[in-house]
Amino acid sequence: MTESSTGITLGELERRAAARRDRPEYGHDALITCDRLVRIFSADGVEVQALQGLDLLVREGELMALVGASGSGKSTLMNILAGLDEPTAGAAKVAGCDLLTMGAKDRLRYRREVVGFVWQQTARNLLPYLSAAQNVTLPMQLRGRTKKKAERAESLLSLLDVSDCRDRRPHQMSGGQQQRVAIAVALANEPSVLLADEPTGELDSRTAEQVFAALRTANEELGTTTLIVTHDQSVADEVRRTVAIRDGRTSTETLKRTEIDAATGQESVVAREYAMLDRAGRLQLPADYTDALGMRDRVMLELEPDHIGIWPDDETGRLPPHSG
Ligand SMILES: Nc1ncnc2c1ncn2[C@@H]1O[C@H](COP(=O)(O)OP(=O)(O)OP(=O)(O)O)[C@@H](O)[C@H]1O
Repeated sequence: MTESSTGITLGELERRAAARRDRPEYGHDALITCDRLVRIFSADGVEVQALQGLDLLVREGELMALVGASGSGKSTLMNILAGLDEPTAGAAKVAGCDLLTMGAKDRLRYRREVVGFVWQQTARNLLPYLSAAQNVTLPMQLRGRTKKKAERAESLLSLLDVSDCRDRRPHQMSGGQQQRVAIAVALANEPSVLLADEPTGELDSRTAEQVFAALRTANEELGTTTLIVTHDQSVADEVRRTVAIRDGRTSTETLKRTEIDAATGQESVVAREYAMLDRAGRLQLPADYTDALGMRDRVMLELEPDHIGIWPDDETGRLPPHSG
């Protein structure tokens, strides 16, 4: 067996290359895949990079939130996933549809059948001159569905606890009721994905909770994969997975798990925050961590059997603990 200058045999290099080849494709088991997604806007000769290589995977049946400050790129991402805008580079797939290569006809079918949306502005979700039931029935009519439209509208309104609004027009409903009817409209054609862009932005916190509860019910009862985008950090209490977006990239992720105490058998919900490691191996360290240890420009790394240690660059040239 030939041996390279690093002591690795040719056989070992071939084995590693084969393992890389056989590795499943990124996002192979996800319903939504964003792979190094880039969106650049050009206005008056100035370029704005709204998305800067964003990676995101959402599995089928998940209910998750995407949070971020104003200008972080949330709406840009949402418009791409809704099929209303096209990315500049990277890849985006939803339920097997490629959002970069899709033609105009497929894009229309995608918007009508694959995704449902709820927008922040209640007026954008419902037609003012139709009743709640008629608003829910309309997408089914547009799709050419002939049977059981009224029954489906009725059962969706009941699931979202707004049956009593059946015959009311939007101006005869509260903001929270309008958003729950909007969720029913978005679900009318049984979409694979429900996208909600700041669905509680115009509501007070109690009403917002009811709308989040309606989104949770829809996700649990119908299994619809749901992505909620908001600048409201309190959404993390409402969902199991919250991904934070910063400067056009995903930065941290918080997962909530139910854990059972081995001694007492008592259940508790534990939230843990993770940093995101992108596909190029880049890790964004939280600013409060790096500031606390005065880390800047360079850090020292050490591989341990079960973790990687990171130390501030020490000008005295001291080596990290454990190193020879
Ligand atoms: N059509 C556009 N033309 C030029 N720049 C744009 C356009 N749309 C968005 N941007 C810029 O891209 C960046 C991301 O904007 P985006 O609207 O996605 O952020 P956001 O997180 O949704 O913010 P907000 O919560 O305020 O809606 C911002 O700097 C914004 O100014």
